[in-house]
Amino acid sequence: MTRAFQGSLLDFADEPGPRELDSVRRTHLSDGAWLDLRPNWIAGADALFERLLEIVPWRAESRHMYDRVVDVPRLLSFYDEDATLPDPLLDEALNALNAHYEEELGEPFRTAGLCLYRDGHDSVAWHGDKIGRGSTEDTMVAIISIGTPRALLLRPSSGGHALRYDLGHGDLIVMGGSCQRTWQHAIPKSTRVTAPRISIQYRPRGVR
Ligand SMILES: O=C(O)CCC(=O)C(=O)O
Ligand SMILES: [Fe+2]
Repeated sequence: MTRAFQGSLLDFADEPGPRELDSVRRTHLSDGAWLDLRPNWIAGADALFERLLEIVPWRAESRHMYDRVVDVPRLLSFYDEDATLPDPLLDEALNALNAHYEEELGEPFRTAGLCLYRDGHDSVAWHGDKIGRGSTEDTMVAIISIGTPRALLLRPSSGGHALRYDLGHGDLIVMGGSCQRTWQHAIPKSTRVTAPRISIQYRPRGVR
């Protein structure tokens, strides 16, 4: 499929699992949107990446974007709230996110969407996660990025400059407040990226 992701030499330093969330840094965007960033959240991300690449039933899919159904150039696997997650570390991360965010969110994260970007040809176009309640209500989407670093771009839906966040191996980013309806995000194609990335997105019930 693709050239292997070159893991980190320091990856064996800690017990595998999510690290603390005390050091999360929040950035307030316009219109009531915000972003939390916690670089290097996941210990044992190399091994997790290899396991997910292997175990997850990756599928090509289409999704509604704007008013059309478009092919999404990446592979997906969606775990609904009753599904068993493909790796216990993903349950640990979900529990840690809920311990930290549930009170503010008013409900738990329940679903996990996994995406595999095989290389820089894979991407996701500008969108908000607005299938469901994200189109009308404040919510949160928490994303763990593992494997090859990729840029996540964000721009206000009403127009304006894009912000760029380079998501590295094991990083956590949480989009919150009105972010899904007042801002858009994208993972752009990149000619420089030749190895895969996996993203794990946790969302509450009814947000897609
Ligand atoms: O790959 C990512 O980090 C973003 C994925 C995304 O925005 C989505 O699937 O809705
Ligand atoms: Fe999204």
